[in-house]
Amino acid sequence: MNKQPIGFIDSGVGGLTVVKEALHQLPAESSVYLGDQARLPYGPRPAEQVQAFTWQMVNFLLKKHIKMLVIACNTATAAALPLIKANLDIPVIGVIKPGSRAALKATQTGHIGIIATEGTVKSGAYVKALRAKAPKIRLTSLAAPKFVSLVESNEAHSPIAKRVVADTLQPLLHEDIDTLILGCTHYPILRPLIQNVMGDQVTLIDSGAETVNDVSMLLDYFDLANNSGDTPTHEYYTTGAPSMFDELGEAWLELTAPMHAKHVNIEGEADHAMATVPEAKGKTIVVASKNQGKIKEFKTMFEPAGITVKSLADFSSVPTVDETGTTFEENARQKADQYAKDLQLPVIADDSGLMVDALDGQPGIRSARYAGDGHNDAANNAKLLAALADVPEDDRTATFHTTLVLAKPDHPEADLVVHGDVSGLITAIPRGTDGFGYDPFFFVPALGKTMAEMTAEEKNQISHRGNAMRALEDVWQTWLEANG
Ligand SMILES: O=P(O)(O)OP(=O)(O)OP(=O)(O)OC[C@H]1O[C@@H](n2cnc3c(O)ncnc32)[C@H](O)[C@@H]1O
Ligand SMILES: [Mg+2]
Repeated sequence: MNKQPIGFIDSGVGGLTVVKEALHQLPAESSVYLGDQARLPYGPRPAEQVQAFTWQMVNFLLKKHIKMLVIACNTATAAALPLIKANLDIPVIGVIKPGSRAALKATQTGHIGIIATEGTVKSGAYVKALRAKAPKIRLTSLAAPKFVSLVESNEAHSPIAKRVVADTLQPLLHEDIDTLILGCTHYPILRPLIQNVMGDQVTLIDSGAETVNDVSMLLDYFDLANNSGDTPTHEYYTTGAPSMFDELGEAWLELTAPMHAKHVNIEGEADHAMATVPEAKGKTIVVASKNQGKIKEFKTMFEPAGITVKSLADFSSVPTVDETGTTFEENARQKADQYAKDLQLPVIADDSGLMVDALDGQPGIRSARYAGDGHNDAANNAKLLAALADVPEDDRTATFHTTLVLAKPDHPEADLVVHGDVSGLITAIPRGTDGFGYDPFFFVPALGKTMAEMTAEEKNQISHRGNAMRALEDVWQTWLEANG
């Protein structure tokens, strides 16, 4: 439980579109908002300058003792999110990944449009985030630089706005996009105009609103939600004119009480990291396994982020935890919680298994000991082949599943739990020499290879464990830094 406010920063009033959603989804939370109206727009500025301005905003809000930071500005997220995340010991959330996720969920045709400021478009941040998840997705980006000033000058409902929106979006009308990301938190204020031009068949994605889902999830993960029952407070600051901020903000948030935004000057704030957490670098995480194949895969994922990966092989005296659960999650939790307690280190445990449709989901959680105790890959594979001997090729469908649990010492309630799957076919003849376990028999039609014929990178792109890791992608680093 934590009663401190959540901090929101933006170049102007646009970030209030995120606050609006937060007031709706998280009514018990207090907030502090800072809009840098004196220096907007951020869109045309060089990335280094956006970083410096963003740090000034962040350093101002840190003095308000925020428990979490939302960079409610796409341009600042694109330019500064990784930098700020790496230097703060509170969770930091940007708007680009949540927006990208929602767009991928919404699209049917696989063609997504992105409108954003020049800075965001130039950074390629959306393209990168979307392609990381869906490499083949079709994307069309368009800079809409005039939209921010329309909103900031309170022209969003004027005939000029209607014309500018129609003119700007013209190039998108010849594309067959079915989903359009509003890649700037100012744009939802123009939503009716944008929808009108694009037509009802196009789904508009409000990245800011999507971000609040992540905020809500992280409050739970880190046990930071305010359940004190106290009335929440909301403070608004602007580097520009408070009267203008109030006028726009009160209308947008549909407030009945005055907003009373305060003017601040943040130019004296440091334009670089103040609250560094050097110990965040060089963190250690223990993989709760002795399976060298698995350990190698986790190393590929964590080491590039500067994390030292150890495994049970490095702690020979730690007692073995038996897997006595009836589900993948129970087993993974048992291992993660117990080893984290014994080793007093953060631990990642996974439980994986192969579920073959023709065998009613067997061997499932018994995959490691399918052929009896002893964890012998060759014996397990031999038994699998025998069991499937009479099953025709097309009916040998199977799913590989992983449940991953990240645990910190003595806090099982804060475990991060995610799942990942991959579908494939069990071949009759083993192929390939890489990978481990059932890999030589697990054929992935999309790549035309068994998992043992893939490079580590290829396997990670499609595998059950890779997919589970991607579900952790936005949160594990912050989690580790906050709790490790
Ligand atoms: O010490 P732990 O981590 O429990 O190691 P384990 O080998 O028992 O691991 P699991 O219970 O998670 O795995 C069940 C079985 O599935 C196999 N397996 C797990 N991940 C695999 C992968 O990515 N590719 C092929 N086989 C895999 C593994 O070899 C086991 O035989
Ligand atoms: Mg096991």
